[in-house]
Amino acid sequence: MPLPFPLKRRGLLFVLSSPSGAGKSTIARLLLGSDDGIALSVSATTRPMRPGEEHGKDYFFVTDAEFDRMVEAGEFLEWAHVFGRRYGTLRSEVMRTIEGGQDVLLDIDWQGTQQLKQVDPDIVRVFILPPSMDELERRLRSRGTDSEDVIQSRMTRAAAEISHWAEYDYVLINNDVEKCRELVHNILKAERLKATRRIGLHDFVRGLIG
Ligand SMILES: Nc1ncnc2c1ncn2[C@@H]1O[C@H](COP(=O)(O)OP(=O)(O)OP(=O)(O)O)[C@@H](O)[C@H]1O
Ligand SMILES: Nc1nc2c(ncn2[C@@H]2O[C@H](COP(=O)(O)O)[C@@H](O)[C@H]2O)c(=O)[nH]1
Repeated sequence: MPLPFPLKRRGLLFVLSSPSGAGKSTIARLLLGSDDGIALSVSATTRPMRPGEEHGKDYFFVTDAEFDRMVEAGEFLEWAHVFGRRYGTLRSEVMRTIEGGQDVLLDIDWQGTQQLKQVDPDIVRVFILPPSMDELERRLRSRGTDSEDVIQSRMTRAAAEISHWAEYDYVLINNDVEKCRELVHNILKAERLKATRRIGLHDFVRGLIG
């Protein structure tokens, strides 16, 4: 019998969560630039577009009515209310990517992560912590994309979000963005090896040693 090589596996769902402003989108962007095997899940949201954002690249910006229709039609793998708006992961896009063997990076909150864990117990969950709450606020301001009200409401929610840290497989402190990207990349590479072992290695070793 020919050996099943290279070992084929379904893509992984790789989740990054953090309080708003801790740096997960920055790390996600750097990771996508340094790894060909992972694609970003572009969510739908009812929040307004920020300066510099693009429809279809950062989010699919939809109206409340359109979001209702998508929920009704079962188009989301998960969705949640976050900071008074709704955000959801598009089922068709994610499924097409993982069935094709590519991993998917999801920048979603703890509520969505809990829902995805029910759908796929093999998801990999990484939580990013800021070095301090003062630094978190400084980063939210330095981004220069949100009004004072939005910054205050995100800081008010930050402690509640951080309280979910222990539900994650890995927890990192984002002191240095490049070091944090490297750690996240190392986690991704190790988890790929684990997934290959889970799916194909028994048959492969049987083929090797008879
Ligand atoms: N290690 C770091 N040191 C200093 N600044 C950082 C670091 N990591 C990220 N930043 C900056 O902090 C700001 C917030 O980062 P980012 O937008 O990636 O946060 P986020 O967690 O994705 O927020 P949100 O949940 O609101 O999307 C950005 O201006 C980013 O450049
Ligand atoms: N449960 C989900 N959470 C999501 C999704 N897309 C983004 N998010 C989270 O929302 C907040 C705010 O994001 P922002 O872009 O408005 O700053 C952040 O924590 C994201 O991780 C999603 O599809 N589902």
